[in-house]
Amino acid sequence: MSKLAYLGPRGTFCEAALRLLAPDVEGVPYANVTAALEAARSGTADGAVVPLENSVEGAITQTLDELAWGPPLLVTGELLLPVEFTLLVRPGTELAQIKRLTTHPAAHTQCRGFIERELPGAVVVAAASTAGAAQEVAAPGSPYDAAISPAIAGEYYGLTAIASNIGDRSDTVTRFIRVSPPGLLPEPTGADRTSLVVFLQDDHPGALLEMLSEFAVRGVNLTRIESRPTGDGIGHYFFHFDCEGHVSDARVGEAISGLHRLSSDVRFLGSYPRADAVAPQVRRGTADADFAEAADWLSRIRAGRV
Ligand SMILES: O=C(O)C(=O)C[C@]1(C(=O)O)C=C[C@@H](O)C=C1
Repeated sequence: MSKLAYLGPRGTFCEAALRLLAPDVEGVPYANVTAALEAARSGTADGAVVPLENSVEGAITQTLDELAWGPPLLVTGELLLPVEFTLLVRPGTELAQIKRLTTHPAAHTQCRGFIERELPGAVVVAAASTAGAAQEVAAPGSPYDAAISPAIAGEYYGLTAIASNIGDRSDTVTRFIRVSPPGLLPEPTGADRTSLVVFLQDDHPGALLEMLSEFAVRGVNLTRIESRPTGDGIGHYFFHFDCEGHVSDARVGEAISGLHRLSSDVRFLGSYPRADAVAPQVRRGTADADFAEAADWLSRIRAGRV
């Protein structure tokens, strides 16, 4: 049976995402995103499932940076998981007794309103994951009174839910990705997404516009753009892009070849089916047949057949 590493321990949203993405696969929990990705790279696991972005909190920067800098991995799938937060305590603890609270920083941000309203003055300490926070609350002699976690973590670790659905928004979604060691790409489905990272050649007026033009002139719709610091001082960035389509589509392939020519490095992160199955709108002149016809035309005129 194949194995997928995930951000553990048991009970995280990441585990729930893995169960939906790959129901027949054994999930192996790791303490953090880096360790889960390392398991996929080393072959200890066949791949990994990790969070990429949240509809309220934004990018999970640890995942973005790992994909950009670490040994290459390919994104082979994605899933959009609605996330609903629960306040978990040891049986008998009441709301007024909660002085120290622990959860994942992304969960903290998403429950800020509830914490300010119901637990003013409570100290919030960051945990490696939401279920990791629940596990810590359940541990003997725990310094924490409560955890913000998925409800299922309460069942796993013997905690009681004293408040449910405590996120500031009820429609929050986290996007999880499945990554695999480099190998065959998923076949195009007609509703795909392509992810890549671009490192600029140099800093000059219009550098960002030049990158965006590669997509725009070929009718490729972007679905996410994120700048991340390179670490080389203030003002130095690289860029994550998600766009509609598969690298086997002529317009996507040509756009990323164009980026390859212009930039110091392009890291292709994968083409994979979109979780929402939304197919791109192909603009006039940007279908595969249009690119093939234009290439034929160019060959003819180069051969003097005007
Ligand atoms: O801690 C978990 O349960 C996770 O799966 C991680 C994670 C995240 O990294 O954003 C996933 C969804 C929630 O937004 C909070 C935490």
